[in-house]
Amino acid sequence: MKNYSEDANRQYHIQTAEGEVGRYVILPGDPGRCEKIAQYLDHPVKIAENREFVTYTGELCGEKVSVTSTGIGGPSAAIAMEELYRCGADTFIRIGTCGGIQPEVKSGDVVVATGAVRMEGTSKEYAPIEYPAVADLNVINALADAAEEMGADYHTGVVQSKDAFYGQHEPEKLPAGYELIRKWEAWKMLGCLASEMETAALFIVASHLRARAGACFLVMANQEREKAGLWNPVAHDTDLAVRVAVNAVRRLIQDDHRKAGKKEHDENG
Ligand SMILES: O=P(O)(O)O[C@H]1O[C@H](CO)[C@@H](O)[C@H]1O
Ligand SMILES: O=c1cc[nH]c(=O)[nH]1
Repeated sequence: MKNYSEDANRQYHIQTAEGEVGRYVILPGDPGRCEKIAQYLDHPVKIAENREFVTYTGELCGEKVSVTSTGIGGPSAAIAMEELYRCGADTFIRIGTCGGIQPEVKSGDVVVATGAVRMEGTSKEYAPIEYPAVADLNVINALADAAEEMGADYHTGVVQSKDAFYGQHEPEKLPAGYELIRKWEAWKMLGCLASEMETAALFIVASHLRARAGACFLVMANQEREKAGLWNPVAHDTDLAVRVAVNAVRRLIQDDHRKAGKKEHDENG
């Protein structure tokens, strides 16, 4: 594929080169979260910064692991995943914030996505809408086991990915809000846990690339609990969800090492 970058070795948007990123990548939305996440890696180094894409690379369990911010929304998240994949990455964990939908999904809880509602535009340019946006089973298990081990109040299930943040929070003010309101009621009835903006695109791009992807979130608040007059403070500290993601990457690396060792053992008799 044509590379539009001034430096032909670097990816056009994220400005990383092959060899600079790990096979495993943690994907926050917010560039400001990258340095904090990188501090959980051994020997973290800032590799690149361009637009909303900031990349650090370090190590976990002796394997190269990177952190790259995706910015807000499917278009930039898909670009980050595509370009990281071209640099050698194949395992991705998004760590983001979300708003709870079900009443039991409370501020400060962690949500692990098993799948995502494709109510955004990017994934539709990759796959017909009938194709589901699902996480990789090993990544889901690693995230759930990590959340369990860390004593987090966590939930596993489907999240909703949308394009308009204010369409979630103030649909009654938007000309096409009637459709958003009716669909929100459907997601609620279907047991959708939370709302955010990048996961469906990431899961669909990962399916296309045959890469592994998963996602976990800090629940910031829950507008349904607010409406019902229930306890609903706003949580801002993403540290627990970040540590769940880092712990999950460690588990995936250890699992991959085990499988590689077994394969070598089987091949050598
Ligand atoms: O916390 P991050 O990863 O940015 O994720 C959530 O926060 C942003 C909206 O405020 C959207 O990107 C949404 O998906
Ligand atoms: O309510 C929320 C919180 C974070 N991100 C969203 O998209 N919605």
